[in-house]
Amino acid sequence: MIKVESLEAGYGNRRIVNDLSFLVEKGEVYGVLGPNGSGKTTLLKTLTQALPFTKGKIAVAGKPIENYQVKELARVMALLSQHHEQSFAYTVKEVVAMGRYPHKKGLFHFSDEKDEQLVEEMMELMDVTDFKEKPLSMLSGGEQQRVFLARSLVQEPEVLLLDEPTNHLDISYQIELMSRIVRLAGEKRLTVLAVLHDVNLASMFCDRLLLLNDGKKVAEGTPGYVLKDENLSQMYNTRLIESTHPTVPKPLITYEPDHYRSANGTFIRFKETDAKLIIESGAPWRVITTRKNGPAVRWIKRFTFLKEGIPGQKENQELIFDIRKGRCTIVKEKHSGGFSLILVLNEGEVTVSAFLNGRLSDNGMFHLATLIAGAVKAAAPGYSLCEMCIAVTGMGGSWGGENAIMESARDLVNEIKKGEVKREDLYEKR
Ligand SMILES: Nc1ncnc2c1ncn2[C@@H]1O[C@H](COP(=O)(O)OP(=O)(O)OP(=O)(O)O)[C@@H](O)[C@H]1O
Repeated sequence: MIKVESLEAGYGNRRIVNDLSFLVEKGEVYGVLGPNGSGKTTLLKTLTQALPFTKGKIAVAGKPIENYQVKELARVMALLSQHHEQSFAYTVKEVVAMGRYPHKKGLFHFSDEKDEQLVEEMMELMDVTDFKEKPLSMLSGGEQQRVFLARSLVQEPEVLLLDEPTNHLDISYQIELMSRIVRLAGEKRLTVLAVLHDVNLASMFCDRLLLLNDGKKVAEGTPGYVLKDENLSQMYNTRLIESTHPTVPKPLITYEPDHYRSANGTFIRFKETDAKLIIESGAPWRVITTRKNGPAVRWIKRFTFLKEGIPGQKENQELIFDIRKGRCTIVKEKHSGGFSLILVLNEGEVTVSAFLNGRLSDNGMFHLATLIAGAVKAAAPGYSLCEMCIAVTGMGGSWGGENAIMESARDLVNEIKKGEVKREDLYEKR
């Protein structure tokens, strides 16, 4: 529906969009992401004929864009941007009706029955009928944006261009607006090209994304393919972290403020009395655990292994293990790589906790859990593994150090597997 080939565009001698090619299919929601000044608005300007391009080709609905008359292009393509100040004196209905202009001939035009019907229908669809006689200036930012979307839709476009349409909207209006747009793309086969700043909004609502930097394509594809740590961190020149959305199969992007990165504390402290062994840290660990009494991934500051007495009040960010009938043994510690493995035995059952001073992705944590489970099975065949906790500080080594950490873990696990940690060691009291 929109085909851009080897496009070059800019201002004067300054080239902003550089050798850019992409194709947006009919009914697709295509997002354009990029840092400030990367050329997103310049690209939109070339698509709307507001800026002539110097090289390459743009075709909309199969026809080169330069062959469109202005009004003809407006019948095919509508633009929803964030600036509409000139319309504030008009009523909602008047603003929506302005969208019919490209379908009218001559300087003066009057609404016909089809116009009236469409205006009413789109106001209904965008849920603004109740305000139709009010001046636009009396509406909230989110309500106004719905009015402008209704105006774009009475244009009956095949292509909808969006320029940061959710700017200034609160989160509920952002979700509402984008949900309406995605629904329209599905129901009316509307093709949508949206310039967005919010990476998560783009991830959640777009079928495919184009990452733009310095007017060039950095990556293109589904959000899952494109929104990778390395692409984003390089593009925005800041550390962004990709994780998995808990309920939607889309990536979730988050960031880490510097003051958290530099925060530190004692990685691990052991306090042992006759009643309990406490393992705690200066800063909370990110923990994956098989414990059922809470989320599988949580932040924990203290592990308490209860040897005697009854469990007291549980502290915030604390996991309590009852080992009154068993023992608690540290099988192996390896501090050189900032890695420490704690094995806790409880009668015939085995609880394994691995504590790590470093940065490990969720993938790395699960990988480590599998490695350790295998090693324990080999070293203590009589025991069935019942609980597993992997605790990671997120401090210390860099993210690039994940391979080094896994290497260190693998060495340790091999030592355990090869029996270099003797079975009796498992019972050795610390
Ligand atoms: N009318 C203009 N004349 C000259 N240079 C311009 C003009 N408009 C934009 N530029 C320059 O072109 C570059 C790209 O601007 P553009 O507005 O396309 O970026 P953008 O990706 O939309 O940025 P933002 O995210 O900040 O909106 C910028 O360096 C900008 O200064």
